[in-house]
Amino acid sequence: MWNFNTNITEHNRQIMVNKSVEVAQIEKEWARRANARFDWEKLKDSYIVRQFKKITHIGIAAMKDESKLQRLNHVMSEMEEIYSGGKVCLSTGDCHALEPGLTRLLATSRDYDLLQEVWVKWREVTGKKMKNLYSEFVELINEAHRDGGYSDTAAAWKSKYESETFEQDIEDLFIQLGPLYKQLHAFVRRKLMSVYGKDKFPTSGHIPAHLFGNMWSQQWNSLLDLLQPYDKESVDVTPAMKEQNYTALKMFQVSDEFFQSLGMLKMPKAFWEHSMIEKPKGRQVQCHASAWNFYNKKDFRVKQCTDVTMSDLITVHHEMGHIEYYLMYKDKPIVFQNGANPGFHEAVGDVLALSVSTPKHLQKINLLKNVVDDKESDINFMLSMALDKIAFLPFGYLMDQWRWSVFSGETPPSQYNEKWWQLRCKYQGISPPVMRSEDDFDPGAKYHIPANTPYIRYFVSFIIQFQFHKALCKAANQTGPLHTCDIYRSKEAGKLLSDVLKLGSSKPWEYAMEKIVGSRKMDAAPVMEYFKPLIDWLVEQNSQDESIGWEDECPMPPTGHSTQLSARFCLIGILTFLTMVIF
Ligand SMILES: CC(=O)N[C@@H](CC(=O)O)C(=O)NC[C@H](CC1(C(=O)N[C@@H](Cc2ccc(O)cc2)C(=O)O)CCCC1)C(=O)O
Ligand SMILES: [Zn+2]
Repeated sequence: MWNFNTNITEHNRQIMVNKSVEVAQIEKEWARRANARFDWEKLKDSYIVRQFKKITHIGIAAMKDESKLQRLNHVMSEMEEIYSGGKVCLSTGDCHALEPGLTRLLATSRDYDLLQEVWVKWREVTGKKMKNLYSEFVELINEAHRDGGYSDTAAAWKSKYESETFEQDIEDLFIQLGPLYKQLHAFVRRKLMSVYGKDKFPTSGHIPAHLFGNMWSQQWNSLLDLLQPYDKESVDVTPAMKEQNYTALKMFQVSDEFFQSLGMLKMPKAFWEHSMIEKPKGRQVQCHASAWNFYNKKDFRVKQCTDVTMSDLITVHHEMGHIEYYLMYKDKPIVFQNGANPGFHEAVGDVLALSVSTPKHLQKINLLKNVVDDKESDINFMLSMALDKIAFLPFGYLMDQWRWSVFSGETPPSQYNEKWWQLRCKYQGISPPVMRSEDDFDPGAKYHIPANTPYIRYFVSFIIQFQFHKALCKAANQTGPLHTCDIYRSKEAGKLLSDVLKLGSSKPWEYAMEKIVGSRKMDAAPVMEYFKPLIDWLVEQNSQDESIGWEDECPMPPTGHSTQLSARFCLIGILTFLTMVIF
């Protein structure tokens, strides 16, 4: 897997596919033995029962038909290769990959048509090319999970949260935070209208998807320069990082130092030797950042095409959070070497990043100079955090709403794109800049769909990371508002977190949650507490805006483009007719 992701060749694909079938045989044999011995579910010792449960639930390795498992792994590697090889050539003549080219263009350009061209062409060279592969993939992976004892893939994924009320719980959280998202959406929409002109926006209240500075409209922090309400030094320290000649290595050292300041574990030698922290020259790699556990107590790596930006500094902390978790549970039985639930694994790095992002901390590490501690700077800062954390919530929620509906059969291949845009328009209040059809497959333009990485874990993480932050700030004796807290150098905070990370998945996640925050439930209250001053400010800013929110249904794209499209259709019609007449 590592070799294929860091050097994408036919040879490495073959090795990876064969290896995963080999590993599957071993896992199947262990599961067979565990089940054959005796009825382990009846055992008294819950610790033992838990281990048997993990041994006998082996994911897609349960697929009975080996040739189908081979095909499944091949289809997945093909979709990953289409995605990682995606290149877009613009009418300006230059061609770009997603990272860093298209990412930078989307983050910095304010040219409506250029943004639209990048948005459309990326979907043409990725999603559109994997539509048929994906429907074959769905059939195969569902069969694999049925062989493993689940009704479909969605059921297998949800089982990781070990809770009958999981779906209801996340829906409740999403509804609870809806009003906050609506206020942010109204504020951003008004600002974008003043930049691009009202006529570029549908009357339905939706915002065209290509204007957010992000390929998937999932986080809006690239718009900070447009949106920052008060003229203070920007909290985006990218310029300072470049001025100080920051390198990818320096960024990883900064993150490593933060973990050590909490009394947590430093990155081992092997990490510094084997990680790939910059995009290599001369070979195709999967640039989407990731953290890797080699399950040998020594080898842990990050693969990241690191760009010297603040956003990538946050990502470095995120990836190192995974490594920290791997290190903390590395002496547990293999079956317990996982997060308490997948959301926990995603939250570790982000919790530290909540402290790193504060102006106070950025000043401590000389990335921000004259930090003024007044209400206006506070609003600037909280807005930048909301563009990352609040903007994300509907996207984090809808990604697996779509996939669960596909795996359950509710959404057949003929409705993949229609269902996707139904969710995108309804929950995010965004709309496609040009007409979409079932020839497109827009979900495939997002890494986690071809990579088959579940996504609800990020929605869970964006909620619980604020619960953890609140608890760690208390342990660090941080007084003052939650959004100003920095747990840097607090050994107490570090111990509170470490004691839970060491558990791995050996205890139900509610137990781990209670150990950190004192309650067993996911709770949106800390998010609301963190953003409270901003919410009040947004409500006041939006008080003139009578049209907060948007219609559930997607609007028609702007007329210009659909006429182009229908013009193209009738041209094809005429040509076809003429051909018929002639022959
Ligand atoms: C071998 C393997 O696959 N390992 C797993 C880890 C494990 O399971 O052990 C892994 O490395 N997964 C990759 C994935 C990468 C990122 C991601 O995909 N993020 C989401 C959402 C998001 C965005 C902002 C943010 O601050 C937090 C989350 C997106 O970009 O949409 C990209 C940058 C951040 C995290 C990751 O690290 O979670
Ligand atoms: Zn992650």
